[in-house]
Amino acid sequence: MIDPVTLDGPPAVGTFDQKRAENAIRELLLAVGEDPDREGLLETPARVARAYKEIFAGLWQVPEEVLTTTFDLGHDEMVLVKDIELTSVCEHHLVPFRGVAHVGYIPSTSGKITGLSKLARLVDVYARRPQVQERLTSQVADALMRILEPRGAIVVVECEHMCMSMRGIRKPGAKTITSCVRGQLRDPATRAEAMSLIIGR
Ligand SMILES: Nc1nc2c(ncn2[C@@H]2O[C@H](COP(=O)(O)OP(=O)(O)OP(=O)(O)O)[C@@H](O)[C@H]2O)c(=O)[nH]1
Ligand SMILES: [Zn+2]
Repeated sequence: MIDPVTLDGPPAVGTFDQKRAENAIRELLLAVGEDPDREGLLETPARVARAYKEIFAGLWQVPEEVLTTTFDLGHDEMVLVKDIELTSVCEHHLVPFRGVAHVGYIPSTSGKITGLSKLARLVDVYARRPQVQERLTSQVADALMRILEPRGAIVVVECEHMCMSMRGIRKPGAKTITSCVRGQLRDPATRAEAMSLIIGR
């Protein structure tokens, strides 16, 4: 069962409850003063429920299943995939935040590496959940460390939060940057090398 505090762990028990989600959307439409029985909104609760099923699909995925393909290539220098596009949902307002993630690691001395696309899949597992950007960033780094057992990992996430642009303070364009470094990437010189690769566009 997914730990409600860390939002991590094996897949949640149970499945997405389509009917319950539909009822909730219908209630929401009523609450904002709309008429869910008018023609244009008739299919909306079912549509929105299906959309949420997709948007929160990460709740039923585990990173161990994503990082299954590993190779022992003997490459023990830094591997970095940058500008991985991501869209997540802020758990405070349930509106999107989107941007990019940069994910890097220094393989174990045996050179155990994973497929490059798997790093992007790992980001998606955690992005497709109700999130805060800080937790998303550290969950990706911690999953990498746990599964690949590299000597170090770095994750940098840059996102614009719709809860800061379409409502509230209304500051479109403001970007939030979070980073998480583990293991040997905490070493200032190694960290600086990774950051220069990330920043040097
Ligand atoms: N640290 C962090 N804060 C976030 C994230 N997403 C949204 N927030 C913030 O969560 C806070 C929630 O603040 P509250 O005062 O409880 O809610 P609110 O009254 O809607 O706040 P405003 O957004 O300032 O109108 C806001 O400051 C958001 O900007 C995130 O990923 N990380
Ligand atoms: Zn928010």
